[in-house]
Amino acid sequence: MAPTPMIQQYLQVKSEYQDAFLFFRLGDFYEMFYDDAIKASQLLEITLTSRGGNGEDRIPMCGVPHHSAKNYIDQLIQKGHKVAVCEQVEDPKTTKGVVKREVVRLITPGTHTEGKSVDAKANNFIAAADEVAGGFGLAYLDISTGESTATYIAGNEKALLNELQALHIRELVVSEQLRLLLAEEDQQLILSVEHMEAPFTAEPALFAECPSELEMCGKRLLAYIAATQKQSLGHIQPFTFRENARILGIDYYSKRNLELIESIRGGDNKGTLLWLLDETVTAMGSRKLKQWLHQPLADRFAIEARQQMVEALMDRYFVRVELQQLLKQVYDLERLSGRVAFGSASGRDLAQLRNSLEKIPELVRELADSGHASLEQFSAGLDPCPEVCELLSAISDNPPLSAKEGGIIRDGFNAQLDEYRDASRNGKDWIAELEQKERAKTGIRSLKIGYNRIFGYYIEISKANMHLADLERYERKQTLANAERYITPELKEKETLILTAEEKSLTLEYELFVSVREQVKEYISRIQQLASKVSALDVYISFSEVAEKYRFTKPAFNDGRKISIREGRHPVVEKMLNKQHYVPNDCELGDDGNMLLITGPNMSGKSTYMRQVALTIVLAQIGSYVPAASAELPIVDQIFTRIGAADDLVSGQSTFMVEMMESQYAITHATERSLLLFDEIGRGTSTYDGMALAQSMIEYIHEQIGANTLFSTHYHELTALEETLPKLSNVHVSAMEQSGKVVFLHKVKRGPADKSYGVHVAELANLPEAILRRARELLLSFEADNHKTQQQAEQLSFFDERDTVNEEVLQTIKDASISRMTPLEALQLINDLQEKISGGG
Ligand SMILES: Nc1ncnc2c1ncn2[C@@H]1O[C@H](COP(=O)(O)OP(=O)(O)OP(=O)(O)O)[C@@H](O)[C@H]1O
Repeated sequence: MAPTPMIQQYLQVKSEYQDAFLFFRLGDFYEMFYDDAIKASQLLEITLTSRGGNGEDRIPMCGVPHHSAKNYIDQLIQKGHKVAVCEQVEDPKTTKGVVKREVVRLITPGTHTEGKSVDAKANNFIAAADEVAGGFGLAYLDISTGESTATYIAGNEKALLNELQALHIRELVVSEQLRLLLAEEDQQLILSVEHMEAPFTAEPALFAECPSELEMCGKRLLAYIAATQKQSLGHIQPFTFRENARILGIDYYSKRNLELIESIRGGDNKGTLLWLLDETVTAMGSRKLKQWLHQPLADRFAIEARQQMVEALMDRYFVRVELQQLLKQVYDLERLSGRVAFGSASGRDLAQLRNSLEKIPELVRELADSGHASLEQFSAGLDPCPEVCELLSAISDNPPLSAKEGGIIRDGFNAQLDEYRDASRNGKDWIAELEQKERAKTGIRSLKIGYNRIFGYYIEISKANMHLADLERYERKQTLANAERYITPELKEKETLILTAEEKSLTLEYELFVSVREQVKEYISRIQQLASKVSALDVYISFSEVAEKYRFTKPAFNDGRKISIREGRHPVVEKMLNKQHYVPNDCELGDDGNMLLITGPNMSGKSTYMRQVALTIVLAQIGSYVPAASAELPIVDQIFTRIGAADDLVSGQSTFMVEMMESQYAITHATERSLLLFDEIGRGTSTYDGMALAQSMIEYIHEQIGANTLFSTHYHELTALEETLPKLSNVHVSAMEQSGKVVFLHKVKRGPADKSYGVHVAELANLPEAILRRARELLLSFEADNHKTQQQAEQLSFFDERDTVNEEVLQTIKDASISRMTPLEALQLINDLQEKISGGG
C-alpha cells in the first residue's frame, strides 16, 4: 500500500534527519513513526501503537503531548540522542491537503540549554575540531552563556579526546573524515558532521584574537549551531584564544587522580578539591570556579592579579559579607542574557535580569568604598549597564511566566496601554456596581454576576429565587441544575467594551514586551562581560572564605623550579579527618635536588603526601591561597600523575598496561618545569621487572627531563640510588610502635624507611617466634641477593662477557689431561687461564 501523503511528508523530512528522533507535530501531539517509534517507546517507556494498513503494513507509532514534550526531549538528550522538532508551519484551518511542516530546531546534547538535565552550576559546551599540523584546532562554546574559546591541542586523537573529556564535552562537530577517525577511538562521544559546503560568514570581531586555522574551526561550530538552532546567535562572545603555554596542563586522568573536580569513585563531588573550595553563592560563580580548576594559569602576572583580589577580600571581612549578601540577589546573568539572545526570555526572566542589574551599583559602591586599592580598581571595571536597567524598568515587579497573560508591563509605562487597562478595570468596577443594583432591584441577595468564556458575563439567580427575576429586562441564556443565567443588553454592551479593551491591552503588552527584549539584545555583550566579572568576584570571595576557614596562606612565586613548602597539608584529607590531627609536612625540591624517593609502610601516607604537593601547586595557580604555613613555588607548566586508580579495572586494560601508558605519556610530555608524581611504579609486574622499570624511569627523569618528581616505592633496593644520582634524595614516611600497636606518624623524614619494618610489624602482631626468626634469616639473604642483582643490573653487559670467559676457563681445566702434562706445561696453562680471567685473553 502506498504511504499516505502525510507519511510521505514524514519520510521526506526524516531523510534529512537520520541521526535524530523526529518529533512530528500532529495536532496536540508530537508523533514518531517506524524505527524512531520503536526505539523511543522503549527509551521513554511510552505505549507503542500503529496506524494505517493491515498486518505488516501497519506503521509503528508513538507520541507525546506537545505540552509535556520538553520533559521527553530532555530524557532523550540526557541519553545522548538528538531530537528534531518538526512543527506545522501553516494554519491547518486555512490549508487544503497536508499542512506544511518544517524542522524548527534540532536539539542535541551539546546545544540543549534547558531542562532538568542541564546543570546550572556547570557549563554545557559544544565543540568543533579540525586537524592542523601537529595536532588539532579546537573551538568550544556554551550556547546558554555565549562563552567561546579556541585553542590548539598538540598530539594525536588521544590527546584531543582527553581534552574533550576534561571539558565534559559530549558533542563534537567535525568533518566526515575526522568523524571516521574518532568514532573508532570513542563510542560515547557524539560526533556531528558539518561539511561547511556553503561559506559561513561570521562577524570578524568574533575571531579577532584567533589564528586563522582556529577561525575555521570556530566557523564550523557556528555553522552547525546556526543550522540546528535556526535562531539568532547574537549572544555568542568573541572566541578567546587559549594559549596552552599560559595554562597549567593537567590531563584528564591526572585531574581524576588528584580529584580536582570529580572523585575517583564517581558520583557526587564529595572529597574533591572543588567540594572544598566551592563557597560561591551564585551558579555563575560555581561554573567559573570549575573553569578555573579545569585550567589553572601558568602566567605569574595573571595569578598574582587574582591573589591580590583574594588578599584584599581577606583584609576586608565586613565588605566581603556585604558583597556576598548582594551576590545572593544576583541571578544567573549569563544564562539570562543567553535567553534574551535566543528570544526565549520570559517576562520573569527580564524582571530577574533587571533586579540583578539593580544590585550592581550597590556592589560597585561597596567595593569602591572598601578603602582597598585592589577592590576600588575592580569596582571601576564593573559596568552596571544602566541603559539596560532603564529599558527593563518597563517590566512589572512580578510578571507572570507566560508572555500572553498580561501583567508583564508595568502601569504608567505606556499611555495607550494604561488607557486599555483603565477601560477594562472601569468596566469591571461597573459590573460590580451593577451586581449591587440588581440585588437591590430584585431583592435577591444571592444574585451574582459571573463570567465564562462561552457566554461572557451573565446574571445568575438560584432556582428558589427564579420567580423574582425581572423577565422584562432579563433574557434567559443558560439553565443549570439549580440556577438560571440571564443576560441584559446593557451587560452585553459593557462586556464588549471590557473584552476589546482586554484584548487590545494584551496584544499591545506583548508587542511592548518583545520590543523591550529586542532592545536588550543590543547590550548582551556588555551584560556578559559584567557577568564574567561578577562571577569572578564570587570566586575570589569563595577563595578568601576558604583560606580563612582552613588557615591557608598566600604562596610566593619564583621564576625557577624551587618548591619550598613549610608545614603543607592535604586540605581534603584534613577536612575528612574531622577532629583528628593532620600531620603537616615540608617539601623541598629545586635545582639542587629535583627528585624525592619516598618509602614507608603501607598506609603511612605516601600518596597523601605526593598529592598534597600537587594540590598546593594547583591551588596556587588558580589564584587561591594554599594549605601550608608558608610556600614558595615555581610556575609549573604541567602536572602528570601515575597513581594507582580504582577504575583501572573497568577500562578493560590491565592495570600494568594502564600504568605503562600513563608513564609513557608523562615521560614524553614532561619538561623541566613540570611536576611528576609516580606512585609505586612497577607494582603490577614481577619484582625484578617492576624494579628494573622503576629504576630506569627514575634515571631517565633524572638525566633527561629534570622535572620536579615525587616517586614513591616499595622497593627498598631503589633507595641505594641516592648514592649515584646526585639530585635524588630519600625520604620516608615514619611510623612507630606504641604499646604493641603500629602508630603511623605520617611525618616525612629524611633517609630511607627502615627495611625490616614488615617483619617488625609481624612481630607486633605476635606471630610465632619460629616464623619471625626464619623471616629475619630470609630477609638477610634476600637483601644480599638483591644487592648482587642490582650490581649485576648496572653492569649487565660486563657480566655477560665474564660468564662466557668463566665457562671457557672451566672447560679448559676440565679438558686438561694432567697425567700427560709436564710441570712446566701445567704452569703455562695456569698462566693462560689467569690472563683470560683478568681480561687479557
Ligand atoms: N599527614 C597526615 N596526617 C594525618 N593523617 C594522614 C596523613 N597522611 C595520610 N594520613 C592518613 O593515612 C591514610 C593512608 O594514607 P595514604 O593512602 O597516603 O598511604 P600510603 O602510604 O600511600 O599507603 P599505600 O602504600 O598502602 O598505598 C590516609 O587515608 C589518611 O587518613
